Parts: sequence; structure tokens; C-alpha cells
Amino acid sequence: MNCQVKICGITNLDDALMACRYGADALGFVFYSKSPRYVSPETANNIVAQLPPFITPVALFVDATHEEIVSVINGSARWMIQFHGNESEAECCSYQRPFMKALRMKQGDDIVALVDQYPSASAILLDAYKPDVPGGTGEVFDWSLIPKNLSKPLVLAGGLTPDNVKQAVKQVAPYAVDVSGGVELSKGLKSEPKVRAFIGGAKSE
Ligand SMILES: O=C(O)c1ccccc1N[C@@H]1O[C@H](COP(=O)(O)O)[C@@H](O)[C@H]1O
Repeated sequence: MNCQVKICGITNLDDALMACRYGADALGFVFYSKSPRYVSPETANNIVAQLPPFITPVALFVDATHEEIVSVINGSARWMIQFHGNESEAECCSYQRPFMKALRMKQGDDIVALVDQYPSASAILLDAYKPDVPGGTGEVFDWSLIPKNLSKPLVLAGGLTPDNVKQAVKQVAPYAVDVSGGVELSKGLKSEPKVRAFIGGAKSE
């Protein structure tokens, strides 16, 4: 299976084009102002306008307002949305764009039931849970907690790196992997060797 790869936390055009050159399928842009990877709608839409064809830009929000979301997605018909907060199915659907819903893995959660709350999602992203931090934590969760019978394509996230992505793809067989901190040089800036190694590792399985 060709595992899809999303490189998240893109803040500049050079990193975006570099990730595309090494085979990224999707690029994530963080519109959560408390994140060190925050990017403005103007900058992000300017980058998206210069992306090669067939690359999916993903707009990441954490409990954002309707106005914030619309101010981004109105800039391009190419946007897919990643909801990384406590958004309901009804809210996620209301933008009439393809979306994925992030769920943060806590011991004891009924993941199958949580996934089933989002029947309109194109995919479900599973990330590590850390209190008070919505994502981009760099932490890995216990992949053995992932149920085999999820009703949606799975995007695996949380603490993935060039060193563990191959094992993750082998063990979990996700539809896609998503990485932010694991391919950075510093917060918000991507490392070319790490991006190359990550995508190569994910797609070698
Ligand atoms: O990247 C961020 O700063 C971020 C902020 C708020 C919510 C989500 C965020 N990123 C997403 O978090 C996961 C895991 O990131 P990491 O690889 O562990 O750094 C991933 O889905 C990012 O898209």
C-alpha cells in the first residue's frame, strides 16, 4: 500500500515546495494562534496558490470561529479542513469542504464510537493526548490501542519521526501519516534531510 504523507506546520513557500519535491501528498497549515507554527491566512493562501497540482492543502483549526475558518477557505477551492478541537459533526459539515476530524487517544476511550460520531469525515486522525495542549506535542501514543475496525480511513499522527515512521506504517497500516515536529529544524521551519527521510520511510513499507 502507498501510504499517503501529510507534512504539517508549513509556514513558508520554500518548505512547501521542498516537501512536494520529496513526495508529500498533503501540506498542513496551522491556524491556531497559540501554535509556534501559526501562519496567517494571507501567507497560507499565497503559498497554496503556488503549489503544484495534485497536492492537497489542509487548513488546521482548533475550535476556531466561523469567520476565522471562512477567511482561510475562501482563499482557495483546494482547501481540505482538519478540525483539531472539540468540533461537532454538524459544525465540521457546515463548510461543505472535505474534512478530517482529529481525535486524541486516551486510555479507556471508545474510539470506534467516537469515530462513528463523524459520518461525514473523509478521514479520522488519531493523535496523542496531552492535557491542555491540543496537538503538535511530539508525543507518541500506544498504537496497539487503535481498533482494527474503524469505519474511516486512518491518519496516524503524534510524535512521528524519520526514525519511527517505517515501524508505524508496518504496525498500524494507516491510510496516511501526519508529522509536524518530527521533521523540523526549529519550530515552524522544516529540515530538508528529515522531510526526505520521513517521506522515504513512510513510502518504503
Ligand atoms: O502543529 C501544531 O502546532 C499543532 C497545533 C495545534 C493542534 C495541532 C497541531 N499539529 C498537529 O498535531 C499532530 C501531531 O504533531 P507532532 O508530529 O506530534 O508534532 C499532527 O496532526 C499535526 O497536524
